[in-house]
Formats: sequence, C-alpha cells, structure tokens
Amino acid sequence: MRILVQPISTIKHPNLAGERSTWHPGPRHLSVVSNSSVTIRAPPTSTDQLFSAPLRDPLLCRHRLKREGEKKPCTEAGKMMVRMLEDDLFPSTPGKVKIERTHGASRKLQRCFASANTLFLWALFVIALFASYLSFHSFVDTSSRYLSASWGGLHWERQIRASAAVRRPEGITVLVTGAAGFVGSHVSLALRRRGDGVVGLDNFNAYYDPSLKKARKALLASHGVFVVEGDVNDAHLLAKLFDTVPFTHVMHLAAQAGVRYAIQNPASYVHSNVAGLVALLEASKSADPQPAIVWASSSSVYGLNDKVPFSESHRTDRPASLYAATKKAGEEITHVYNHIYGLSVTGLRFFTVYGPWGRPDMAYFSFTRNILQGKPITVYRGRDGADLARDFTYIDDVVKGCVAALDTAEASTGSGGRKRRQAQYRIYNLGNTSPVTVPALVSILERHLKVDAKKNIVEMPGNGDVPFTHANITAARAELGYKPTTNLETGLKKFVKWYLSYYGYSRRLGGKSQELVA
Ligand SMILES: O=C(O)[C@H]1O[C@H](OP(=O)(O)OP(=O)(O)OC[C@H]2O[C@@H](n3ccc(=O)[nH]c3=O)[C@H](O)[C@@H]2O)[C@H](O)[C@@H](O)[C@H]1O
Repeated sequence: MRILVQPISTIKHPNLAGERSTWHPGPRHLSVVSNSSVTIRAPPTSTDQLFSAPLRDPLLCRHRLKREGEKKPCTEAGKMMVRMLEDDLFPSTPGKVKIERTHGASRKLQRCFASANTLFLWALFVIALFASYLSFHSFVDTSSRYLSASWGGLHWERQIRASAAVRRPEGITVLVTGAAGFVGSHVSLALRRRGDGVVGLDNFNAYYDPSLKKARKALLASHGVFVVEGDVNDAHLLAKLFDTVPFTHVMHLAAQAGVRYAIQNPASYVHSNVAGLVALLEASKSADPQPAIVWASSSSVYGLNDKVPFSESHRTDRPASLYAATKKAGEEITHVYNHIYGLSVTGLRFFTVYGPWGRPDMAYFSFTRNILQGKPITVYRGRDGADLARDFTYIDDVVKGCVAALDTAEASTGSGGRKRRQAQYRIYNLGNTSPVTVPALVSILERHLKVDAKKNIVEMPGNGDVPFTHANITAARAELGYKPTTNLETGLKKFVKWYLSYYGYSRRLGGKSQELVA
C-alpha cells in the first residue's frame, strides 16, 4: 500500500508565498481522507490548490503532528485529521484516540481484506516459487537422466517392443536382468532361439572386463535380443520397461557375484543383491500384469552346513561370506513379496557355474589365463590339508534348469498392491551332483591346454570360502525335469575351445591351437 500524505508542519499556506508557517485545515479544507492518501484543500482565499505528497517518514510526521498539536490547539477538523493519520499509521497502538465505530469497523474490514490479499499474494508467490523449483529440479533430473543413461525415446521403445515380440504359440515375454552377464546371456539366447520375447537389462559395471559384457551384448543383438544399459536400482527405468512391455516373467540374474570380493567391496553386494532386488520386486509387484519371478540364489547359502549333499531343507542360517548373506537375504525378501503381493517366486541355487563366455573372476577362467600366459596360479587347500571341492555345473545344464523354472512358474496372483490368493514360492538346487577337487580341475585344464600350470598351493584364507559344495537335485529333477548331463572334463573342453578362439589363441598358435580346440 502506498500512503500519500502531506505532513502538516511542512504544508505552506498558499497566501504566504515562500514563508514557512504552520496551517491547520478546517473541516471544509479536508476534501479527501482515505486509506491511501490525505489531500488538503487550501482556504477559499487561496487558489484552491491541492496539496498531496508521499509520506516518506511516518514517524517524523507523527512526531510533528503531535508537536504542532501541543503548540497550538488544533481545530476539531485538524484534530480529527491527526487522529485519522495516527490511526492509519499506528493502527494497533493501544490507548490512542478512538475513531468512530463505523469508521473503525470498515477500516478493520478493509485492513483485513488488505492483509488477506497480501497473504494470498504471498502464498501464490511462495507456491509459484516452489512449483518453479520442482519443475526445474525435475527438468534437471530428467535431463541428467537422459544425458547419463542410454535409455528412453521413441527409437528405444521400438527396439524394446521388437525384442519383446513373441515368435511362437504360447511363447513367454521375459525381462532378463544381468543379460550381458555369463548366465544371463546364455539364458537370453536360449529363450530367443525357441521364439520367446526377451528384453535384457544390464549395467555393464566394471567388476570384470566390461568389453566381455559388450561382446555378449553384441552376440545377443545378432540374435535379435536388445539389452538395455541401466541399473536394476533405477526405479524409473524399471517402471518404463513394465509400461512398455507386459512381461509375463522376469529372469533376475543381475547381481554382485564372487564370494571373496565381498571383503574388498561389501557395499556393492548390498547395492546389487539387496537394494537392486527390492527395486526389481517393487516394480514387479506394481506391474500390470505382475510377472512371475525366477531369480539366482546361490549354493553359498548353505554356508557352514556340513550335511551332504546339500538339500533345500538343510540349514541356511550360517553364511560364511557377505555374498552368501545377501543371497540368503534375497530368499527372505522374495518370500515377503510372495506373501504380501502375490508374486510368483522361484529361487535357483546355482553351484559354481562354468563354461564358454564365463566370468573371468572365477577360478577355472583365471587359471586358464594364467596357465596360457605362463603365470603361477594359487590353489587353496583346506586348513586340515584337505583339497577344496566344488560341484562345478556346466552352463548348458543350468540354462535348461532356468528355462524349466520359467516354464513351470505359475502366474503371480496380485494386482493393485494386493494378492488375490497365495502365489507359488519355490527354491531349487541347480548343481551337478558330483563334486570335483580344485587340483583335479587344474589337471583337466592342463590336459586341455597342453601346458603345465605353475602351482602355488596355500592354505585357504578366511575370506568367505567354504571347503566344499555338493548339490542334492532331487526336487529340481522331479519338478523341473532338471537333469545335468555334462561332466567337468567335457565342460572344460568346451570352455577351453571358446577361450582360445575368443582371445585369439587359435590364430596366434596356428596348427597347434586347431588341435587344442578340436
Ligand atoms: O556356487 C556359488 O554360489 C558360487 O560359485 C562361485 O563361487 P566359487 O565356488 O567360490 O567359485 P570360484 O571362485 O571359481 O572358486 C572355485 C574354487 O577354486 C578355489 N580357488 C579360487 C581362486 C583361486 O585363486 N584359487 C582357488 O583355489 C576356491 O577356493 C574354490 O574352492 C561363484 O564365483 C559365485 O559367484 C557363486 O555363484
């Protein structure tokens, strides 16, 4: 509000040109007194000039008004004006002159409206400010997501839909997480080959050489499988994928793998295997239709269990590594989503899966590399001097188990955040049922590579390893028709053939390598 008033002490009488004196206007001189201005009309002898000026210093004005009032008693009109000015300028000061009731009421009403208006304007201003902040924030968020992520857009959606297209009657549509990984790439290819719709998702992290993951992606692309580059923790991306494609199944293989690496980077296990799993389950339970979930647990959940062979009914509450603990947590977490939201869940406990396109961090892979490069390998031995043993399982057998799990999974039973009835919840061992010691594994590799390994045999460090694994696969055999057929000798031969070809040893070694890969 702008107040216009001419302080009395500074008003010059129009008849006393240039002379500074005080003049008290009578009632007839007060032509306008309003909430926003006071205008004083000069006496009739004057030129009827109007005086009006902005009030710059209300305190000074009040002081002067009071002082003048003391020196020369004001006329009634003058007093009234003083009161009105005081009332305008210091409306809430207690003990001041009271003005007429009707005036007071209307002024209070006016003031009330004025303050309500002001408040309203301020509220609007604050809301507008907040809205601009939010839209700016969302703009920055969206832009940075589009700049940093390689997903989104019409072309991207077309690729997703083409990849998800089913090419056989009764075919399923599967979102494969970790599709550029070892097991993920094999499962994706198997599904695609039989005509299912497959969309891959992988974050291509640098846990091991990402160029191998890119090569797997290229292999999948050549078979019409599109792999989205993104993280399972990205809820926006997951929601977009489920909006774009009504997936019937999710094959969740994205994880932080490796037992011993958990000592170095524990957070990555929580990020991928716990938070990532929850993000995926959240997106899945909200999807319409809800997909059935098949996911990778691990033989490591048996931990310190010493009853053999490991059966699904054995204790799994004594994990030996953080990796194992996060996989065990995954089994509990998936149970919650099954129980509350009706997600159909199948957990598969993989037993040291190996084969072509495998993981460079695993023993059979790194041993092969070192043996070929003439570098020593470290072979762990138990504290009691016994050899360590694993139920090494060939990739093709595991893929058959995964596909069978997808095919036998019942539909989820929830929608809109609630389940209609209890959904299926299953856990199976996918092992080979014939453990082989680590020294025996090394001997097979030496034979296939025709190179002797330089072995350093050391005691197993206490970093999460367990001395042996051995799967009981009775349940998987009965309910999935799972029947592993590849022994370690045959499986490693296939692996070595792939390794030599992929890393160019076939070309470099000429005839000798042809013999090796035959
Ligand atoms: O079944 C699983 O759930 C897990 O299987 C796999 O773990 P592991 O069985 O530990 O396989 P892997 O590292 O190949 O070691 C094999 C053997 O070689 C020994 N080993 C290892 C390294 C070394 O330098 N020397 C050595 O003797 C080592 O002591 C061990 O006895 C997956 O990596 C894991 O992600 C998970 O899927």
